[in-house]
Amino acid sequence: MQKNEQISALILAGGRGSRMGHVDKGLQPFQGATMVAHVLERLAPQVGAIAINANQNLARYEAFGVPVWPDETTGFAGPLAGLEAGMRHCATPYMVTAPCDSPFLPRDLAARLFHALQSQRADVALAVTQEVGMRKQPHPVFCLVKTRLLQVLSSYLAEGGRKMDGWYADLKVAEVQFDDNDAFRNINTLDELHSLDTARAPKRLHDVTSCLSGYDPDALPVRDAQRIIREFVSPIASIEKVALRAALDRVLARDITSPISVPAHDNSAMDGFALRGADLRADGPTTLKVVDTVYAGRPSGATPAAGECVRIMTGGVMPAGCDSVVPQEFVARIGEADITVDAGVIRVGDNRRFAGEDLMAGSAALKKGRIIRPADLGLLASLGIAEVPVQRRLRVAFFSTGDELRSIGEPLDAGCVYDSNRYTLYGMLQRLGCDIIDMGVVKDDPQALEEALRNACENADAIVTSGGVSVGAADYTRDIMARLGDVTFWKIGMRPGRPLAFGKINSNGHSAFLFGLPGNPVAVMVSFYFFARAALLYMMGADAPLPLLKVKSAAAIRKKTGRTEYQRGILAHDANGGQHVSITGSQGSGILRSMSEANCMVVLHDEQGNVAAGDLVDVMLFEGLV
Ligand SMILES: Nc1nc2c(c(=O)[nH]1)N[C@H]1C(S)=C(S)[C@@H](COP(=O)(O)OP(=O)(O)OC[C@H]3O[C@@H](n4cnc5c(N)ncnc54)[C@H](O)[C@@H]3O)O[C@H]1N2
Ligand code: MOO
Ligand SMILES: [Mg+2]
Repeated sequence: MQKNEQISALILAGGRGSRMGHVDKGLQPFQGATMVAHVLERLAPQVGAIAINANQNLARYEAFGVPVWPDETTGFAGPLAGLEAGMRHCATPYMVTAPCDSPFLPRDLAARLFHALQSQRADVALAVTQEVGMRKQPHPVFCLVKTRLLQVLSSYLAEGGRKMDGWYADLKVAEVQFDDNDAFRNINTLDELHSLDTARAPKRLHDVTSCLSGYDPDALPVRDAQRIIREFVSPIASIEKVALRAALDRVLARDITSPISVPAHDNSAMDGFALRGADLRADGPTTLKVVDTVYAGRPSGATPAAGECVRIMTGGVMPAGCDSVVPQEFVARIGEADITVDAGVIRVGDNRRFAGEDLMAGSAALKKGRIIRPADLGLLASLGIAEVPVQRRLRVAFFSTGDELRSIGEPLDAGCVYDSNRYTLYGMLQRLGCDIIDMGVVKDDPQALEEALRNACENADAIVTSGGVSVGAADYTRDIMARLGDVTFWKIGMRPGRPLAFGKINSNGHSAFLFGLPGNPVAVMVSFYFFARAALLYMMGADAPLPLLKVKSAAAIRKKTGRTEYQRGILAHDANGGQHVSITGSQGSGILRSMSEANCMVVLHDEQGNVAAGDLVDVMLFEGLV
C-alpha cells in the first residue's frame, strides 16, 4: 500500500483503560510486542508522519521514537480530546486516527478513507462495517479528518460535547465500508487480550508433541500425527467479498443470517382455487363463487367472503381469509363463475405454503466454514444476497525433488522417470480450491533446495514437497528443511506413506507450514489425503469432515495389526443390489495405476488384522475426497 505524505496518523492511547483494570492499554504485551507497537507497525507505512496521543507513561510511548502528544484539556475527556491535540500539532492537511487497542487494523485504512474523502468531497471519512443481515456499524475512532476543522472540534468540546460522532454532525461525512469486521476489533479486557495472545502466539512443535503420551517420531500412529498437525497449523484470518457466482466452492467466512423471510408471503403450492376450509361441507359437494384470479407475483387484494373462492396459480399470494387450495384437477365442476368441490378431496390447510417456511427472517441460513455448493448459491440468491464473504484462497507452493525426475517434454535419460507427483499434487490442490504455485522439479542439491524452500516460504501459506524425506544418501531435503525452521521427521505406522516431514519454516520474516511428503507416487497421494488435506482445509477455515462408509469386503485382505493400511478399492454393486468393495491388484507404493483404477480407499485401522470375505470394512470414497 502506498504511503500518503499528505496524511499524518494519530494513535489514540489517551484513555484510562478502565475495562482493563486501569492499566495502560497501549502498553499491554501482545504477541511478542505491545498493543501500540502492532498499531504502529500497521499504520506507519500508510502515512507521512505518525504520533501517539497518551496521557500517562509518556516516556514509554516516546521510546517508540514517535512524537507523543497529551490531551490539552485535563481529566481524560475521551478520544475527542486526543483528536483535538493531534489536529493542533498536525503539520499535514489530513489526519487519520486509530485506537491503540486495535492491533488488526486494515493496512489500507488511510488510503481508502482518503479516497472516499476526496471523491465525495467530504470533511470527515470514517470506517463502517456491516455483517450480512445486520445493521451497519460505524467505527468513528477510525477516521480521517481535514485538520483545518480543528476550530469546529474545539467549539464542540468547549460546549461540553464528548461524543466521538457528535462533533461532525453538521459536516459532510463519507462512510467507507470495510469487509473485515475483525480488523476493527478492539481488545477491551485483559482476558480477551490473553486469550487472543495465546490463540495466535506461534507454537513450537515440541510444545504440541510433548503433550502426547508415548510420543515416538519413529513409530507414530496415524491418529497422533493427524492430531499434532491439526494442533500446530493455524487458520489464515483474511476475508474477501466476492460476487455470488464466484463464491462457488469457496469457504464461507461468516454466518449468514437471513435478512428476509422466504417465501415472503403465504402462497399456493398448486394451480387451483384458494378457499376457506371452513366452507367445505363434510357430507356432500360444496359450491363456491369464484370472485377473482391471482397470478404469481400479482397479489389480487381480494378478500373472499364465506362461500367464495379465488382462482390461484402456483406461487400466488394466498388471499386474506383463505387457508387451503384445491388443485384444479380435483374440482368436480368448474363453471363460468363458480366451482363445485366434492366432500373429502382436500383437508383444511392443504397446498398452502407458509411465509418463512424455507427461511425465517433473522434465522441462520448458512454457517461459516461451509464450502459453498450449488444449492447454497441458490439459497443465497433467494435471500437477495449479491456478495458473499469468503476466506481468501490459501496459497500453496509445491515442487518435486529428485535428480532422477524429468519433466514431460524432456527426454527420459537412462535410470530416470517422469515427474508424476507434481501432477497428482496439482490436481489435489486445485480440487481443494487453493491458489497454487507450481515450482517444478528441484534437484537433489542443497543450494537449489534451500532456494526453492525459501522462495516457497516467502510466497505461500503452505508448502507441499515430494521426495527426499526418507533416509537415502542423496536426500538433502531433510537437512535443509530442518535448518530453515521447526520441522520434524516421522515414520508413521501406515502403509503406504511411512516417512513424512512436517513443520513450519521461516525465511526473511515470512513463515509457511511445510508438508514434506514421501516420493513414491502412491505414498504422496495417500499422505496428502490423510494429512495435508485436512490441515489445508483447516487453514482455509473450512469445516468439511469426510464420512467413512462401512462396506462388505468382496474377498479376504491380508493386514498386519499395529499400522493403518490404505488399500485402493473399487466399490461396486453386487447381484443382490448391495455393495461390496474389492482391492485393485498390486498395492505397491510405486503403482500409480492402483490409484487411478480405484474409486475409493479401504481404510484398515491400526487394531485391525486380516479381513475375511464378507467382513465390513471402512471405505472412503474418492468422490468428495478428490
Ligand atoms: N532404508 C529405508 N529406505 C526406505 C524407507 C525406509 O524406511 N528405510 N522408506 C521407504 C518408503 S516407505 C518410502 S515412501 C520412500 C520415500 O522416499 P523419499 O521420500 O526419500 O523419496 P525419494 O527417495 O526421492 O523417492 C522415492 C521413489 O519415488 C520416486 N519418485 C520421487 N519423486 C517422484 C516424482 N515426482 N514422480 C515420480 N516418481 C517419483 C523415486 O524415483 C523413487 O523411486 O523411501 C523408501 N525407502
Ligand atoms: O510408505 Mo512408502 O510410502 O510405502 O512407499
Ligand atoms: Mg529417498
